[in-house]
Amino acid sequence: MNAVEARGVGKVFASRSGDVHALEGIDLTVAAGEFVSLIGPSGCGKSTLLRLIADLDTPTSGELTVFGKTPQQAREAQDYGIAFQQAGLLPWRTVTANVELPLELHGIGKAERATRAAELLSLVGLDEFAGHFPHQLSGGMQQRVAIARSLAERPSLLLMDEPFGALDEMTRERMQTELVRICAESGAAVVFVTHSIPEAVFLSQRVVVMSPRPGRISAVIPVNLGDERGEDLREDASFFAAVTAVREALHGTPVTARGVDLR
Ligand SMILES: Nc1ncnc2c1ncn2[C@@H]1O[C@H](COP(=O)(O)OP(=O)(O)OP(=O)(O)O)[C@@H](O)[C@H]1O
Repeated sequence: MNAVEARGVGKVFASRSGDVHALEGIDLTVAAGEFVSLIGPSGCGKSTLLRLIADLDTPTSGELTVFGKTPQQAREAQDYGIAFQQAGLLPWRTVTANVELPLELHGIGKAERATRAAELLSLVGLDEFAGHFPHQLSGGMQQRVAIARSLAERPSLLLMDEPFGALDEMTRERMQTELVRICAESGAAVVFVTHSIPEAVFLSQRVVVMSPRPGRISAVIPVNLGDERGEDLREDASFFAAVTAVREALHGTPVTARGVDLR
């Protein structure tokens, strides 16, 4: 069963100044356990596509299923977790209480919540901060709490919209490495929106390149870098080759043809 299947999905926003064709004819399949990134210029509809999958909005055309269900059914079945650019933690709740929130909302008992939260905090390397409040954590740590929270209900799909966008480069790379590990351990499929080509390449099995107005998929680049994605990979020729392939797809013309030396 595929995690996501989009067939001819379109989204038109009606506005006072006229219709905005945010997405048109989106065909995309994300397999169970697969990591797919969406990349493209600002306004090409990446967030809109993610929001449609998350049932935060509805398509105006086409068909969209999540594990064979409508996005609404998938949301009700808690098939996916969501993490956005802002960690969105509740400042008055401790780290543990933030991670437990979705479980609490779904009536999971106290003991089970505590066990699960401890397990997740260990997964994201924050066991020692369980009793801290969000303002006592760095931005990267807050993001890790948000990721732990998004995994609370063991979703088979994670929807992430620039979750590392606000982090410094070093923290960002560390978080990417951790996310690869967390995904391998949890087996979740991921749809990941980013503006960073190296980030998309490092994380993904496939990079979906989008073009704007209306947002369409212009290329899908398979990234064959294997499952072992350690820090060394960032300096590997295969990594640079994949970055170049995505960059060329994004710009629509081979970068080499424009005189840029990539060696
Ligand atoms: N609620 C809305 N009402 C009207 N237009 C909208 C709405 N949401 C998005 N849009 C428009 O749809 C288009 C796609 O927006 P979207 O946020 O999906 O792009 P994006 O690729 O995620 O951009 P960015 O990289 O800047 O975050 C844009 O032109 C945007 O102005």
